[in-house]
Amino acid sequence: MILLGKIARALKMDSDEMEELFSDCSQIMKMNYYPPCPKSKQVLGISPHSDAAALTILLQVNETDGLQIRKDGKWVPVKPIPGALIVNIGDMLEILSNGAYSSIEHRVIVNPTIERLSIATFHSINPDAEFGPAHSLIDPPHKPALFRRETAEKYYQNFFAHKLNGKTTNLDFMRIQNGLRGNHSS
Ligand SMILES: O=C(O)CCC(=O)C(=O)O
Ligand SMILES: [Fe+2]
Repeated sequence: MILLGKIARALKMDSDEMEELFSDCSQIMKMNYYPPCPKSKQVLGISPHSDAAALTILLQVNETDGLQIRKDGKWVPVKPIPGALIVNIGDMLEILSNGAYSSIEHRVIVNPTIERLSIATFHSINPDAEFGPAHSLIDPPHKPALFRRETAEKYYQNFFAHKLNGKTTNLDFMRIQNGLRGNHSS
């Protein structure tokens, strides 16, 4: 909540709106174990994706490389630093900020001889709540909403119905294109 409060301030977003959205937030913890893989060049630990949540706090538990982020079209390794937490912007925050923050695309590669462990904690709004670009950041026609509104429940249903596929799954579902609503039929 401290991080989200600072993000709201940086965005000049109404901090009460952010607080209300996350007052009853969901926090899901996921532990990832990547066994050593002799065919490491041919497989991925996790396919390219951006996280559906608003913020992910990630601990690389041991010091095995593997996490990579996509920056300017290139995969850049995120070196594990003992005890350091990584904060990733997820798609929900890209939508809430109406595109001011961009979620980070990432993937995990595997190591031929060493196992890897990570713990990710995903922070999202209350699953029963509806969300879209923050009301305090929208001012049509000068600042139109780039994304539509949807319940977190339907947003996650769409996410879990698809394979991980770069940044497309959640953002395309919510994006308003040329005055048309995003693709929410699939
Ligand atoms: O293992 C990692 O470092 C990243 C895991 C991840 O991207 C995820 O669980 O969504
Ligand atoms: Fe992820």
